[in-house]
Amino acid sequence: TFDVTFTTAGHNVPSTLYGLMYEDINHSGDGGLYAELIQNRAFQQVTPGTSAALTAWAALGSAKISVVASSSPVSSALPNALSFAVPSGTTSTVGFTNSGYFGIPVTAGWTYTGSFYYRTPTPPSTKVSGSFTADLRSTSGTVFTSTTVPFTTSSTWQQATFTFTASSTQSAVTNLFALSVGGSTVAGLTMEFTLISLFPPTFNGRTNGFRMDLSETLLDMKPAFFRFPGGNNLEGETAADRWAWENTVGDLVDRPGRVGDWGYINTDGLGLYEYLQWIEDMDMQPIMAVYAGYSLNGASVASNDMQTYITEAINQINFVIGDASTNAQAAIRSSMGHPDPFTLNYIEIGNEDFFSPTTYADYRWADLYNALHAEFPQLHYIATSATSGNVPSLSPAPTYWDLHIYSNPNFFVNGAYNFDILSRNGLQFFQGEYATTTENSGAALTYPFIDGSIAEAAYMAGFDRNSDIVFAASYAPLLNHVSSTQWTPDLITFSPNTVIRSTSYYVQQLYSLYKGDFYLTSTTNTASSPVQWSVTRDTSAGQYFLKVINTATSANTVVFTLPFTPSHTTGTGTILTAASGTQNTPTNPNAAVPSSFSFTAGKTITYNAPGLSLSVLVVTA
Ligand SMILES: [NH3+][C@H]1C[C@H](O)[C@@H](O)[C@@H]1CO
Repeated sequence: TFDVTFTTAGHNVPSTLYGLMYEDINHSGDGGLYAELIQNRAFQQVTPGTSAALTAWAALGSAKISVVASSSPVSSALPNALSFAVPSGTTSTVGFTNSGYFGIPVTAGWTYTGSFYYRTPTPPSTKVSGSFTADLRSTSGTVFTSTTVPFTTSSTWQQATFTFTASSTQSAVTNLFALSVGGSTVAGLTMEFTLISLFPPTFNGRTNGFRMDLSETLLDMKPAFFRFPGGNNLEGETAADRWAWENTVGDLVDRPGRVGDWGYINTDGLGLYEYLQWIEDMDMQPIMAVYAGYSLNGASVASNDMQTYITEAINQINFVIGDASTNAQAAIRSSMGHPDPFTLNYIEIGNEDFFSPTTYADYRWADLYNALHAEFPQLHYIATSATSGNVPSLSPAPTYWDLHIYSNPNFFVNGAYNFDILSRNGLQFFQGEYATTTENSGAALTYPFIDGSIAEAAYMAGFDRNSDIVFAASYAPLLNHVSSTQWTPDLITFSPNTVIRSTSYYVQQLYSLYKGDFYLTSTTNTASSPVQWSVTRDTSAGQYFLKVINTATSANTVVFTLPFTPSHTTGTGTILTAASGTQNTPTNPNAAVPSSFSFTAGKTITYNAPGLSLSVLVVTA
C-alpha cells in the first residue's frame, strides 16, 4: 500500500504543458492531415519520362500517358505535366485514374471539390469542345459518383473546377479518381494536365484544409501546442532541400514542393499559412521551428553563409506576426486571408542540434538567437543541442531547451524523477519528443503497447510534478499512414477512412484533459517505484485530479489523505488498463480503451489500482 498525503501547497501548471509534435513523416501531412486526396497531383520534384513520375496515375483505355516537362509550364514552380495522347481513330472511352494516397475514401453525403489545369499544346485548327467525366470508382470500375466537366481545346492553360457528392459509403478504400472522355471526341489529340486535385469536406470547412477525422481525433486531446514543421523534415538532406517557408505560401500553382526527409515528396500544399490557420482553429498555439543551418547529410552552413538563413527566419516570423500594413511577408499572410497576426510565443532554433553541437555552439545558435531576439524580443527561443537536463553551455545562454528521448519501458519507469533532481536555475524544458520504442527485451514496436504506454504515464507524472520547469511535452511521432510508415511506433495510425487511437494516445489524452492549472505537492515517492501519482487541480471548477499510475503487472493499493473533505461521497474516475502486451491495431483498434468507474470519496480515499493502469480520480472539493 502507498500512503499519499497531499497538501494545498504547490505550483501552477503551465497551460502549454501537453501538446503535439508534428512533422511530415509516415505521410502525416501529405496523405494524412492534409486533405488532398490525389497523390502526385502536380508531378512535383519528379523526373519526366520515368515510371516514378507517374506514381499513383494509370491510363484508361488506349490513351498513352507520361509525365513531360511542359513546353509551356503552368508556372515556374510546376514545370511538369501529364501528357495525355489519344491515338487517331480511337472511339472507346479514354482517360486516366489516380489511386490516391494508398486509397480514396468514398463516404455518403460528402461533396468532393475537384479542379485541374489543362491545355492542348497543339490545338486542332477547328476547336474541339467536349466534356470530361470526373468520377470516383472502384478498381473494378463501379462508379460511385460522377459529374461532367466541359472543355475546349486551347494552347493556353485553363483551370476546370467541379464537385460531386457520394451517395454511398464504401468500406473499401481501393478506389480511384478518374477523368475520362469518349475516344472519338479527342482522337488524335495530345493534351496536358496538372495540379489535378480532389478534396473531401475539410475541418472547419477550410479551403485547402485538413482531414476532418484526424483533426477531431487530435481535438479530443485538447492539445495546447503544435510543434512544426519538424523534426528531421525541417532540415532537408541538404540546405537546398530544407523546409523553406516561402516555397509553402501563396497560390498552390506557385508551390514547387520538395523532396521530404522521410522518403517521399512533400507537395507543400500544406504550407505555413494552412498550418497556422488550422492551429488557430484547433485552439492550439504554434511552437514553430526555423531552419538553423544543419542538414541531414551532416553538413552545417558555414558561418559566413548564415545571413541567408537568418533573413529567412526573420521573414518566416514576420509572415506569422508582422504588421501587414508595413511588412511584405505579413502582407502575403493578409492576402491569403488573415490580416491580423497569428498567435506566436515560441520559436525552436533547429532540430536535434546535438548531432552538430560544435557549429551550433560556435555560431549557428548565437547568429539566429541574437538576430531573432533583437527583432522579436517578446518571443521565447528554444535550443535543441541538449540530450538531458544537464545542458551544454551555449552563448547567449538559452532559457528554453528541447529534450528528446526514445527508449524502453524500464527507462521511463526508472526515469520518473529525472526532472526532480534538476536544480531550479531558471531553465525551462520542453520534452519535445519521447516514446517507448522497444520492449525491455529490445524488440521493436510496430504499435504502442500498454506496458510502454503506462511507463510513459509514470514519466509524465514527473512532468506534472515538475511543471515549474517543464513547460511543454509531446509524444513523437504523432501520426502514421498504415500503408506508408517510416517510423514506428506512432501515437495515431490511420488509413484513408479509419483512425486508430493507440494505448499511448489515451495516456496523452488523459494527461491533457486532466492537466488542471495547479499541482499539489504530495508524499514524496522514488523513481522506479512501481506506482507513481500526481494531484492537480482545476481551480475554477474546484475539481481535483488524482492520477495513479501502476506500472506493475499486479494490482497496487494507494490510500490518499486529502487536506479537505470532499463535498460528495461518490467520485467518478477514468481508467486505462489492459493485459501486458495489449496493443490497439488496425485489426483490433479498441483492444484497450479508457472506461469510467465510480469510487467512494472521503477525507481518505482507498484506491486499488489494477496492474498496468493509469487512473484519474476526479474529486470535487
Ligand atoms: N529522428 C526522430 C527525431 C527527429 O526530431 C524526428 O524527426 C524523428 C522522429 O520524429
